[in-house]
Amino acid sequence: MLPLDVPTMLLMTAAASATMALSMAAVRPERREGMGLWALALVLHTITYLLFTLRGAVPAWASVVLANTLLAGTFALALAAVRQFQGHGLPWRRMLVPVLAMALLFAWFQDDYRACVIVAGVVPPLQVALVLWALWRPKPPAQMRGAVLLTAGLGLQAVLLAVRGALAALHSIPTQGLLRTDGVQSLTFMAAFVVVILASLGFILMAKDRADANNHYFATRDALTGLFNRRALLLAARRDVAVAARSHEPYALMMVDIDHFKAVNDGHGHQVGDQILCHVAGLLSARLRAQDMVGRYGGEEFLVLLPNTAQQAAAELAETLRSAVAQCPCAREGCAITATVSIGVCGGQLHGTEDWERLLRCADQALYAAKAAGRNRVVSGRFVPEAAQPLATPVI
Ligand SMILES: Nc1nc2c(ncn2[C@@H]2O[C@H](COP(=O)(O)OP(=O)(O)OP(=O)(O)O)[C@@H](O)[C@H]2O)c(=O)[nH]1
Repeated sequence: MLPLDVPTMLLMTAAASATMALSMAAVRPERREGMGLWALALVLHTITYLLFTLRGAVPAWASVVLANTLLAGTFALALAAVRQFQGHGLPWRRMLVPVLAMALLFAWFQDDYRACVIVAGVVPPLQVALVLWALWRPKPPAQMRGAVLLTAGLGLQAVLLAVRGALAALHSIPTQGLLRTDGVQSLTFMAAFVVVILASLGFILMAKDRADANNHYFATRDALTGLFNRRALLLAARRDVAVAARSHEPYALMMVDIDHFKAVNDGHGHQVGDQILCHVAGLLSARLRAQDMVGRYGGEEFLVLLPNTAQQAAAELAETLRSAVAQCPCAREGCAITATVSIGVCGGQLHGTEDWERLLRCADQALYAAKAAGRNRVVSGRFVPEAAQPLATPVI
């Protein structure tokens, strides 16, 4: 049916496995979760198909019993690799039971080719189901593209083995041996090649997507509080401001600063100061709406971006935040202190991206006014977009 003979297909599969294993070796060690096990699965897979190909040239226990046991071992390792990638322990029972079952069933049926094909059409597909269950349950993986590829690869292998088993059960395939060049056997070998590439690429893609997500997280987050960092805030603000100017929706901004923070550091130590920063960060982020964004702008200063929010609504939200901080003492280890914050609020209708600088200065001046007026309070600045007019007039 296919122009390629079995040894050629074996070579192609071995080359694909080696290429994929080498690609995994090129991944940085700390990003290789599960890849060592996956590479081992590729080695077992190659040996399995080599033994299949050597049928007749090597004893039956090797080309039938051992080869199929190794095939089950391949899927057991795939399961282990997925679990390790997810940060879970290895499910020894789900890994070893199918391998033992394959070994015993093939030892029992080794002279009955049809029974062997049927067993191979049941146990490995069940193993694939276990791998896919681990991958997609209890919730779909975050690395969707890679997971879909991996599923397509392993799924293809499982379906082909199951179909072959079903055909054998129905007496529809020749029962003399694996190396007959009929269509079903050729397809099985060809599938092995495709499966190695699809599933391994899927696994590599999952690792890459996770690494990208981690890189993005660390590039946009403040290491101490876990809030967005200044760079991420400013990027988001410029995007938000452009949208707000185009859609004529109001936009507001809050600048939040912890009061007398230097005294906290001096009196209780920097570790307690850090705890207070995390405590306030938690209180702020817990009380914002999904569309809002809070980040650490500087030392003990936070910036809150409020898309589609008018000045009055922003001032009310600021008051909620201020009172939440004033009423919630820090309950973290070693820091029973109640912090207070001063908040400058500014918002209005924006006319262009250049209004961002004016809005920021307006909020900053309002914050300055809140500090000057005694701290632990909210001051609203009056945002005036036209350059000729005063930037901010605090209203206390
Ligand atoms: N613990 C800790 N302290 C920090 C961090 N970043 C900045 N600081 C401290 O924050 C303090 C800020 O002090 P000031 O700017 O004088 O402000 P303040 O004491 O809060 O006074 P007001 O803002 O006027 O109420 C300084 O002592 C900084 O060292 C940090 O990450 N951790």
